[in-house]
Amino acid sequence: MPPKKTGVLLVNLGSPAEPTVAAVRRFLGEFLRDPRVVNLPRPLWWLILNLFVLPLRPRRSFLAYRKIWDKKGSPLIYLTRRLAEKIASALAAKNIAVREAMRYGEPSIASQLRAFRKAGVDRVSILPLYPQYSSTTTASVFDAAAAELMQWRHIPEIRFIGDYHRDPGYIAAVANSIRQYWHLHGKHERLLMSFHGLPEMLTKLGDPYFTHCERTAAAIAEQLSLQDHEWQIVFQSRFGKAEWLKPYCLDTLQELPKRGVKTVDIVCPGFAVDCLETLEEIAIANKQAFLKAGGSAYHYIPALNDSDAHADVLVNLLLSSD
Ligand SMILES: C=CC1=C(C)c2cc3[nH]c(cc4nc(cc5[nH]c(cc1n2)c(C)c5CCC(=O)O)C(CCC(=O)O)=C4C)c(C)c3C=C
Ligand SMILES: [Fe+2]
Ligand SMILES: [Fe+2]
Repeated sequence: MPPKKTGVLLVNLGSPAEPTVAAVRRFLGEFLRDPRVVNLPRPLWWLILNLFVLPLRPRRSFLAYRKIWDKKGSPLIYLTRRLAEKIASALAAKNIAVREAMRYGEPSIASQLRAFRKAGVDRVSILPLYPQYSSTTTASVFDAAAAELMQWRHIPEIRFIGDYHRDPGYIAAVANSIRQYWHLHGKHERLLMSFHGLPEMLTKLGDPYFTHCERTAAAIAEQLSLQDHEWQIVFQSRFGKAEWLKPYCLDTLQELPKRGVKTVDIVCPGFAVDCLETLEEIAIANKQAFLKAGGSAYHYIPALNDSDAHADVLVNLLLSSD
């Protein structure tokens, strides 16, 4: 028997193809039609999506995308690509092929699975770049891979990594990056650990995301030997009218100065690489809101991005067998 040939598929959320209203509308259309992302009854959601969300939101979102887009394109896409390239160099010696895919937009999960098939890969590890599992993100990656493989006669062996929020290497890498940031820029009164939000209802229905976020934040605080008053967890990027996980990031930032906390550091451990939600919402919009509410210093600590430390964490995760 010839040895198995392994491929690693790193999957991130995706971005529009370009920062224009039309491209953002196409991207949001694909994203928000996913029943994992919005769980309302289909006919009702179809009406809301087509009558209100898709005609209106892209006009606002594309301006936000313009602020973070650079010559290299969407940060989420090129940072994920560069991270994948680093992991590929590290795994080349073991004859493991590495590709990156986007759940929405390009390069798609289906196209990259087909590229593996063409290259003779018969064992695939799928690593969604979401440290904390959520049905809206992680499970949706699984759905997309399964939808493609349903059409294959000879499916590869599959390993699906559901989360890595408790991985000691990941926790240490985030804690080290905070420490290094403090070393260069000073430590401020409070560290906010901000995670992407989720409708609260999903937690009641069994989504473990909230627990995963709580555990991540507590483990990072412990590594940094922080006292309770020195840090807190918040949830950002609320979408729509339902109740989402609390405390809300923006509300917290607007209240802190009134309670005497005027300087903050903010880190987003749930985002493997920087993207619209960190670079625009956290580093620009929420900073303005905090300063307007009476804050005096606000420091965003970047994601692990394409750092060597991040590539090491994921290589170790991929090579571990449990
Ligand atoms: C119902 C809406 C949404 C849910 C649920 C949701 C969960 C969720 N999202 C991420 C990670 C990212 N989201 C990003 C952008 C983004 N998210 C939503 C909505 C929901 N997300 C929208 C509409 C958008 C697009 C921008 C906008 O119009 O506001 C991104 C950034 C993409 C980029 O191009 O940079 C990421 C990453 C997680 C981790 C998550 C649940 C845990
Ligand atoms: Fe999102
Ligand atoms: Fe947002």
